[in-house]
Amino acid sequence: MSKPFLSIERLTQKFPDGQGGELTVFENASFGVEKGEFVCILGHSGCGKSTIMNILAGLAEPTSGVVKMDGMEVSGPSLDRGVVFQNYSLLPWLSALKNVIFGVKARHPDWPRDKAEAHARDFLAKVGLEGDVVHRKPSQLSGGMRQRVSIARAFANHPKLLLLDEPFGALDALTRGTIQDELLKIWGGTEQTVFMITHDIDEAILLADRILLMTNGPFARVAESVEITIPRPRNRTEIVEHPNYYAIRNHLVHFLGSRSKELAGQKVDGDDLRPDTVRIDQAGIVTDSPGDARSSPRLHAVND
Ligand SMILES: Nc1ncnc2c1ncn2[C@@H]1O[C@H](COP(=O)(O)OP(=O)(O)OP(=O)(O)O)[C@@H](O)[C@H]1O
Repeated sequence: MSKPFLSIERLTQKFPDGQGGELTVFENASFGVEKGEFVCILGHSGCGKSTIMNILAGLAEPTSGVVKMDGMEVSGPSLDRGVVFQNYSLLPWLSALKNVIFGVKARHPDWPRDKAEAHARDFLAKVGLEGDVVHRKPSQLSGGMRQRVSIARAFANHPKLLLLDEPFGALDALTRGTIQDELLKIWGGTEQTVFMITHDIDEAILLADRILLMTNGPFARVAESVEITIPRPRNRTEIVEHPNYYAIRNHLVHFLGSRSKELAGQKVDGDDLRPDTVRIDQAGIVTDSPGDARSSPRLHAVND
């Protein structure tokens, strides 16, 4: 079988626990992401999502294990991997437009200024920011607008991998909905690979091709990879009518509500722990365990 575009192999992260001991956040976690896929990761606070994200971004080194993108080992940050954090991380002294141009120029230093500006304006327009507003500095923009600028900046750079760490966490529901739609539109047009942390189940179902479910830590695991068997284009009001929607949603709620805790802290033996693939459609639930040496958790039937 050919390797996926992004390959996370036997990742282990340990931290000092502050009391002279050691905290194992996760051990031997392995999973892959295909090119062009939109993958969300769900799990309770503290299970290790941001740690995984930081390692994927090249901002942190794991205790052991490797991440490969396009067959090359990830080490250190790169323009091939764009990151959008919850706190926007815009340069406060530059206008929205200049923030995006700054990123474009970093990626394409040879582009003349007018080409970089036209490109930046194009991506700002894609997230609904046009006209005078693009000349405002971050402090003169609303939270939702700032987040749009961050997303425009990330997509304008065409990173091979876009890493989104709860990018809509601070937004009100209405703005969040609008930006989710915009994100889907841009992603649909660029075929970029997206890996996103969210705490919002409905957001994950709307956006993702697959949802990775993490158990609680320590010794957290990416226990399941749930396929979102709802065709695209998706739209937030119609998606709930799809016959698979509530079956998938119930499965996720059940995992986060009880199974993530039942499985918490269980040290599972194996040097390459891969998630079970879960496919839910009208016909029911099909699980495909990776067939390694460990015992796989049994799935509970949901949504009779
Ligand atoms: N630099 C560090 N030193 C020590 N412990 C750390 C460090 N970074 C993270 N941890 C611990 O590792 C665990 C995982 O943290 P992480 O931030 O990855 O969780 P998370 O799933 O992203 O949580 P949240 O959803 O709350 O952001 C936590 O127990 C945290 O306290």
